[in-house]
Parts: sequence; structure tokens; C-alpha cells
Amino acid sequence: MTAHAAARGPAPDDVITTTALVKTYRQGTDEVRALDGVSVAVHRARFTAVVGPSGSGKSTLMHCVAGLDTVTSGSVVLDGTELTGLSDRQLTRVRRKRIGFVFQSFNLLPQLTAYENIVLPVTMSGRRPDRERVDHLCEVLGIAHRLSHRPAELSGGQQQRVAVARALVARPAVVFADEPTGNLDSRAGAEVLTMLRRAVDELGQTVVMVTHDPAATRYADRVLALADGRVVRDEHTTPDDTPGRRR
Ligand SMILES: Nc1ncnc2c1ncn2[C@@H]1O[C@H](COP(=O)(O)OP(=O)(O)OP(=O)(O)O)[C@@H](O)[C@H]1O
Repeated sequence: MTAHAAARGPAPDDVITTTALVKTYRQGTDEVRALDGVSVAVHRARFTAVVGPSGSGKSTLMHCVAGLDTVTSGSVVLDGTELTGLSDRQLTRVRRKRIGFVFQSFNLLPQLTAYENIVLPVTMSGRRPDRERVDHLCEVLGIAHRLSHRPAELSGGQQQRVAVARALVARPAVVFADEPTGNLDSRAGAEVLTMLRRAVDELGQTVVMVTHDPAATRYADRVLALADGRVVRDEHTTPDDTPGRRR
């Protein structure tokens, strides 16, 4: 969907819609306009990469859309819920129920096994893990043989795949991946990107990834480029351009 069409409201297959999103920060006496009117819609079950130079607003956009930061003006609708105006408690609920996160630094709990890390979002909310779902995820992600290991006993790439499984386990509406390959060598990075791609193609997951890595964007269906807090490019790729993509 184009930025123009996004202004007309969310279509059924849009899992995120922002309209005229503005975020300003105060830096001393100056005001920084980190987002300067972003209207964009993200399609369900697609892999969207957000790129742009340092300071262009990528992290701010992700934080506002994921309910990690408040917006100055405009609207964010995530999976049918308007986030602006929600209390911290309501935002926490939205994040817990509808969003999975993958970070550059993996953020696994060192004292827990891979399996315990993966099911944490489920057990923390007082539910029992769906063993079939976990087994299927671990098979798709190639970590089924590593589940009893602690993070320190895993390679960086394996740790990040555990983090991807953790992000997917509760069937979130969106997975946000913030520089997921930033701490990995190119081979491990390619493996993790392939796993995110498979999460989209085989599990119907929606993935939004912030990245500096030009190679990473080749795995996405769409590349949104930001500059000075605005969307300056919005490119959709075809399946033939995308490595590891099902034809
Ligand atoms: N908490 C904050 N307080 C003040 N200014 C901020 C804050 N967070 C971000 N900014 C400013 O907002 C602008 C956008 O920052 P943002 O971190 O979103 O960019 P980015 O594209 O993610 O950069 P990078 O690639 O370096 O992570 C920058 O000018 C930054 O200095």
C-alpha cells in the first residue's frame, strides 16, 4: 500500500498503519523531529526491512509502532488497536500479547536452557507451552538438537535463532527485529535471515526488521528507507530477488 492509501485507513491485511506520525525529542533548547509525518501500512505475513542512515528515525519508528515509546502526534494502529492514548499498562499488554522482539544482542537469560528461553513468553503469562508448536518452530529454525543447552554453550547464530523462536512462540501479530544480524558474522547472519524468511513463508508471520546491513534487505519483500524522519523510498521486491524464498 502506498503512503497515500494508508491515510484512508487500515485495509484488512494491514497489521500496522501509521498516519501522519510525528515524534519530537527535546535536546537542550532544541527540538529534534525524529519522525516527521510518517504514513505507512505494513502488510500481514510479509517481511519489511526499514533502512536509512544513522539518525534517520528507524529506531524511533520501531519504538513508536511497537508501543515502546509515545508519539507526539498522529496515529498508530497495530493489529486493529489504536496505540496512541493507551496507558503504560495497556501498552505492556499489547506488547506481551501481540508483539515478538528480536534484538541485536540476543537478550537470552543465561541461566535458562534454550527451551526455557523459548517458552518464557508463554510461561510468564501463566500459560502452558504448546509443545507441538515449540517442536515445529525449533525444527523450522534448526535448533531442535540444542534445546537443553544454555546460551553460553551456543554459537551467536544459534543464540539468535533461539531468540527468533522465543519471538515467534506466542504467535504474535508482528515480530520486530532490531539489527538482528548486527552481532553475527555474515554466514550466521545469513542463517538468521533465512529463518526470519521461513517464519514469513512457512508460518505466515509478519516481520519488520530495522537494519544497516544492505545484504539483509535482500531477504525482505519490501524495503522502506527513511531519511530525516520521513519515508523517502518504498520498494517492493519480487520473489525471484529474495534468497531462500519459496517460489
Ligand atoms: N531519547 C532521545 N532523546 C533525544 N533525541 C533522540 C532520542 N532518541 C532519538 N533521538 C534523536 O532522534 C533522531 C532519530 O534517532 P533514531 O535513533 O530513531 O535514528 P536511527 O535511524 O535508528 O539511528 P541509528 O541507525 O544510529 O540507530 C536522531 O536525531 C536522534 O538523535
